[in-house]
Amino acid sequence: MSKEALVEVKNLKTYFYTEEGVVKAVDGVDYEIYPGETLGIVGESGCGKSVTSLSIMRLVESPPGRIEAGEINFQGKDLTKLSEKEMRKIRGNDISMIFQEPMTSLNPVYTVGDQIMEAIMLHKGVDRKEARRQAVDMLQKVGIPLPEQRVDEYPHQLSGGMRQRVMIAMALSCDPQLLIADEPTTALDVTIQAQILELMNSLKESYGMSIMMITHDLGVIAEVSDRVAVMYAGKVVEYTDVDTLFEDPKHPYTWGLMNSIPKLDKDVDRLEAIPGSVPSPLNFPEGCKFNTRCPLAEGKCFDVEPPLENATEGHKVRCWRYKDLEKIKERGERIYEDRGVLD
Ligand SMILES: Nc1ncnc2c1ncn2[C@@H]1O[C@H](COP(=O)(O)OP(=O)(O)OP(=O)(O)O)[C@@H](O)[C@H]1O
Repeated sequence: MSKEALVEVKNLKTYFYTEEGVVKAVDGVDYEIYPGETLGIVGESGCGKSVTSLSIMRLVESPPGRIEAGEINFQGKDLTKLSEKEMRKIRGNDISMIFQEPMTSLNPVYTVGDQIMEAIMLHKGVDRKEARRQAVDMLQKVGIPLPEQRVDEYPHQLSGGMRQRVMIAMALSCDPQLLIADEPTTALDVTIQAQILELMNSLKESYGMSIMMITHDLGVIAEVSDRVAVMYAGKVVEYTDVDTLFEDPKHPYTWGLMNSIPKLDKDVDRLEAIPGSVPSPLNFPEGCKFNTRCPLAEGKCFDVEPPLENATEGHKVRCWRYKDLEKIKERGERIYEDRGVLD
């Protein structure tokens, strides 16, 4: 991409210092988010997706956590170097965040209108009357029916999907340039999930903002992402545009994630399963961090960590053996154990 990045994360390391030892939650992450795009961040639980986003917001609980190394460049500033006062201006103004469970972010004792109005008054400096008008307008934009009425309701009076729409309205009320969405649809049923993703896609178009979508769900990634960073054990292991990722996954981990879910559009009737689980960030293995689960791991994979390198222009992969995986794919073979036949 030739445009200048809105966010550039370089060799970011965020560690937690616990009684058990040093948790290397994010251990050298690199990616960029361009204006107007959605970058999907995908990986199993514990890969460091959320800690990466909390690091961008500088919301890592300290102690025990701290940004150990790296840069987060945003609009010519390195966010890792800003004071808390400077960060407060950026949070909620330039960068907003929505989470999986809106009830934890919405205050149950205030109406949704009050909460959106507070955000608007804080960030735009308008009076209550104008803030209320804008709050109703925002509720309408995020697809809440009868917004004039709903604005005076309390969070518990709304469904889960509606509450997530309110969170999106609050997050967008200050026209952020970046919206970080951490598993925003995980708690919702599939039809509501699809509606929320569709809403986010259309708002991205109309607001021209960038979105960082964090999820463990490849279906969500396919639905909303322009480009994708696949994370494993605190690092990005594959990074490319969404179509290329699904057509030509080059990392054995990405390949495993894709072949462990059913595909409706492909004539595949058997699923594969990645054995084992993500290694503890207290004690990563030597060499490639995926070597404890990778059927292709051999020699060098156990000694030297592979770099994130260009396999083709714009398609990066962190694997010593991705070329061998290509040959295996060409032969139509599997690399993981068969998980069984689909019904
Ligand atoms: N405050 C903390 N103290 C100690 N360890 C932490 C803390 N927060 C996160 N971690 C650890 O950092 C690692 C990465 O966590 P993170 O929440 O980023 O993973 P994730 O990929 O977002 O997974 P999930 O989808 O389950 O949230 C995990 O092993 C987690 O236990």
